[in-house]
Amino acid sequence: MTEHNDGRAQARSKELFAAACEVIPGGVNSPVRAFASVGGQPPFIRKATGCHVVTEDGAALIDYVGSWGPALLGHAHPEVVEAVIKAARDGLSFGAATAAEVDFAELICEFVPSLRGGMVRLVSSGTEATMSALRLARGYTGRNKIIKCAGGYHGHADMLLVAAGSGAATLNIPGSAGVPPDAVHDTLLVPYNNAEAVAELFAAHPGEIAAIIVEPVAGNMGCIPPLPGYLERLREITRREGAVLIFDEVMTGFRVAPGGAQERFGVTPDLTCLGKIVGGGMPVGAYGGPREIMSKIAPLGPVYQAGTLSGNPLSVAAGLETLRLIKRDKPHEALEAATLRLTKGLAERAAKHGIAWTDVAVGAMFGFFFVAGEVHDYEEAKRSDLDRFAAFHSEMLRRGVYLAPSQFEAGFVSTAHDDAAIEQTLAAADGAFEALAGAAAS
Ligand SMILES: Cc1ncc(COP(=O)(O)O)c(C=O)c1O
Ligand SMILES: NCC(=O)CCC(=O)O
Repeated sequence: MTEHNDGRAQARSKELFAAACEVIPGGVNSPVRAFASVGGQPPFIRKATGCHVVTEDGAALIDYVGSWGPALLGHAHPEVVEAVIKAARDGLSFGAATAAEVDFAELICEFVPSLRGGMVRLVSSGTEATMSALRLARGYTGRNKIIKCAGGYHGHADMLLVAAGSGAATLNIPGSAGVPPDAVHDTLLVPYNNAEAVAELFAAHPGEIAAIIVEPVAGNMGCIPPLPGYLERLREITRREGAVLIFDEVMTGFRVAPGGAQERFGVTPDLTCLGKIVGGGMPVGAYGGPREIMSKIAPLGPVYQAGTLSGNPLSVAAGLETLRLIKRDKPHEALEAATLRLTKGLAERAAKHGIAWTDVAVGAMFGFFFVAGEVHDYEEAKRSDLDRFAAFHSEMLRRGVYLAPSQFEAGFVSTAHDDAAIEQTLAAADGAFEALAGAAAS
């Protein structure tokens, strides 16, 4: 078993972290990577293959972070790597149209129900996808106000850094400094899983709300599934009010089903935002919808959106190969079975050690809270015992399992997580829960 947190074993990561802190704010290039809420310090990753990340200290950790979602097919999938190498030989970037991006756009539109017969625009991150989709929704409707959920995270555009989940929740900066009040003046908030709160906002601001943006399965306040009827009700309300329903499927796209949450739950939004898996580990985001709305984007229409590296050939090669492999291998049934084996096994072991626990699995996405009973929104997620989460996180890491270092994140299973990896994870959890129960008793 990998004793990652053994002082000696972390020596190189410690050295690197000290050096990183001198030249990179907080030593990390994205705040979620810091171990701010779980204590300790981040392991530095040398390489990753399959379901493992290998640290600079030589530990091979079973990875449920999956690069924060993209690694559905496991790390360094040989066919994806080969596609990128082949593309690289032909040039790294042209800033011009390519044949591969047409194939890619066609395949994305084939996968995602709301894009069938519609159009998709490639960008370079999930942040760009949501930011652009909201600009488009505002341009299309001629309205300014938008609705988001408390604890929802849609990237770091100014207007969306209000009650933001993920790292903003972890670090307790849900409304960021540096965002002018005017930038968020038109951002309205509702609790997740509460469609009536949405209806009330439309009643209070008739004809003013351009769009609601929602993670159809919340993944940035921990993992919280939609209550039955919630997404359907959002669809009804937005249709009635002439507003744009935006599903932020940056995390759920290609993960909770091949066609994302909209396929899984049978609710079709107007606009869909994609990221993470769509790039197969390379920087890609995308947003799309029906021709009528998408034709408002420049150069067809008046809504401006651009990008030097949009449709970058290496990114397109990785994304295209990833989607082709999903289409060829149809991994979602097996992914879901593996995810359920994991969450059921965790629940059994938590119960065995008398630990209050609730878990969620949707497709290949999962989460857990240290609280008894279901969690429906961000306020309820915050009731989880965060000290216990921190202790569990470091006990698991010590036993060779790498989980996202925050209660307000989701976990990701890949096709590379085989029975042995899941069993090893459950054995680690047994030990971790035992340590937690022992600490509580003493
Ligand atoms: C649901 C959701 N939307 C948007 C984003 C932003 O994507 P990116 O980090 O690629 O900018 C993320 C994750 O970061 C996300 O989980
Ligand atoms: N769930 C939150 C993210 O995926 C964020 C990743 C990052 O900003 O590094």
